[in-house]
Amino acid sequence: MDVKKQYINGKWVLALSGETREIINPFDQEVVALVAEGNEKDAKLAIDAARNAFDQGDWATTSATERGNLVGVIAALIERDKEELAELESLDTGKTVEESRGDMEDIAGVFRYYAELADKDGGEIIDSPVPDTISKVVKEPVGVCGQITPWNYPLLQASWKLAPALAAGNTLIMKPSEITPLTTIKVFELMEEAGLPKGVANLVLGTGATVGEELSTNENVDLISFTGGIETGKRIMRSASSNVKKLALELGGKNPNIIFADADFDTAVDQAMNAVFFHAGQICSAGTRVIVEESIHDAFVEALVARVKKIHLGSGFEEDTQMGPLISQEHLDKVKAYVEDGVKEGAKVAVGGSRPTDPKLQNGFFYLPTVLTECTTDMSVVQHEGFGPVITVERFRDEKEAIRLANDSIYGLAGGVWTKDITKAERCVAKMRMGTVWINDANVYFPHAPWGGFKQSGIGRELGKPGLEEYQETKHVYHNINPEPINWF
Ligand SMILES: NC(=O)c1ccc[n+]([C@@H]2O[C@H](COP(=O)([O-])OP(=O)(O)OC[C@H]3O[C@@H](n4cnc5c(N)ncnc54)[C@H](O)[C@@H]3O)[C@@H](O)[C@H]2O)c1
Ligand SMILES: C[N+](C)(C)CC=O
Repeated sequence: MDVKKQYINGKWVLALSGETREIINPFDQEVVALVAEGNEKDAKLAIDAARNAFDQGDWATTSATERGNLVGVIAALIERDKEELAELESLDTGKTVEESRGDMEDIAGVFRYYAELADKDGGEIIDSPVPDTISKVVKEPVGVCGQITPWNYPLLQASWKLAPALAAGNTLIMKPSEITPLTTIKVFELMEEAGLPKGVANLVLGTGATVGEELSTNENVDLISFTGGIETGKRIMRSASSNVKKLALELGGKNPNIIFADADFDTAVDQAMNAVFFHAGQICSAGTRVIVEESIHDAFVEALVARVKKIHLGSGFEEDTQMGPLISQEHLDKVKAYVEDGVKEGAKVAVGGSRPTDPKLQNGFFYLPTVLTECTTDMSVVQHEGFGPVITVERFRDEKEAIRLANDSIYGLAGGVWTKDITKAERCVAKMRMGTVWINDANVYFPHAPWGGFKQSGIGRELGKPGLEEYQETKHVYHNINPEPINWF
């Protein structure tokens, strides 16, 4: 098997140490690729290349239109190779190819969006209060950006960082999750094919403890953009303080989904399932906390459980598969322990709560779609992000209680409200402390609207105009067109 390489200063290179890592398919643990395993030394080389490309190269001062055009070429190449990319993503993550195809459409859309946005903000003229002066505000790239991504949506999360950083004129070093690097490697091949100048975008493969730590501590990095778990995020925040790096953090969520009795019942049941069991619950914005109005609680649980029993588990490459495996044995062990803790605290397993018995699934990291009832906000299953196919169900008596329960969390990434009463929905939305709130829908995101968390779900926003602004510095230029001595001294 050929070793897939890192991309540093416009060259495909093995790790300096010569080390490699096996990438496995979580469906059957088959080795699907061998990749270079870089460490802090490779990261330092990549940072130097990005620093040099920013300080000495032309990229930062290339016109925004030209940068946007190049980002547009990358979008077109992703479109061209979307089927290959989708299959790679499913091999790497175990998600269904149908889901991966959807991701690739979204990813091409993100590159297209920032290609268009690149030259739309030419700055601003300020009406200066001082006579004979011109005051203007211009946007400039931040500089060298470290970008660290997770394993659950490997290329989607990478695209939210790559496209705006390039459109804004930065240089960058990306470190994908060490267990799911394949589609990111492929997109770096496409960026090379698109003609990105050498040193502008660098790819280093390896662990968080080596490559990730170097990116977050190295003083030649000006900005760190991280998507991943809350504990890693806190650690990066501390490391980034060494040179007061700009910081963007997209962290976890424990997302409430409030179901009022007047909601469209069948749609709410259907979407409450989709909001969690898509990608086996490994979604930051999964609506894992279902909070149901008392009067419909029992009927809702009964309908939910009946539907959940029918979810078909299998290989992401088989057409009838609705849910794939978890990402790894380590993650499977965490999900098992998370459910066991919930049961010890008094939650009842209404369905699932174990590994499937189907012999065909025994080599994969599968866990049954699970519904836990009789949950209360003080339980660890309700407070902690399990990141697996597990719904916890709580009940509420009135609107006030629903809001109180929904907000009772250190997280604030996303939430949902299901009701036909639009006034009530808007009242709830106004009080829900989350970066995204869906009314009568779940898990919707697109390039035009910002994404990010309140509270400990993160700092900053990706997507939309704010997603570009994360990668821009704002400079005020003040021009005195009639300079004269002040004669103060
Ligand atoms: N808010 C969002 O938009 C969003 C999107 C996707 C995933 N997530 C979150 O990501 C988490 C799951 O991803 P994960 O398990 O890969 O997270 P993780 O924090 O374990 O790892 C994320 C990335 O950080 C790297 N890393 C680990 N330790 C590091 C360190 N000390 N310094 C620098 N980098 C380090 C990893 O190698 C990986 O590339 C969940 O909490 C999920 O909610 C959030
Ligand atoms: C941000 N999103 C929803 C695409 C993936 C979260 O894990």
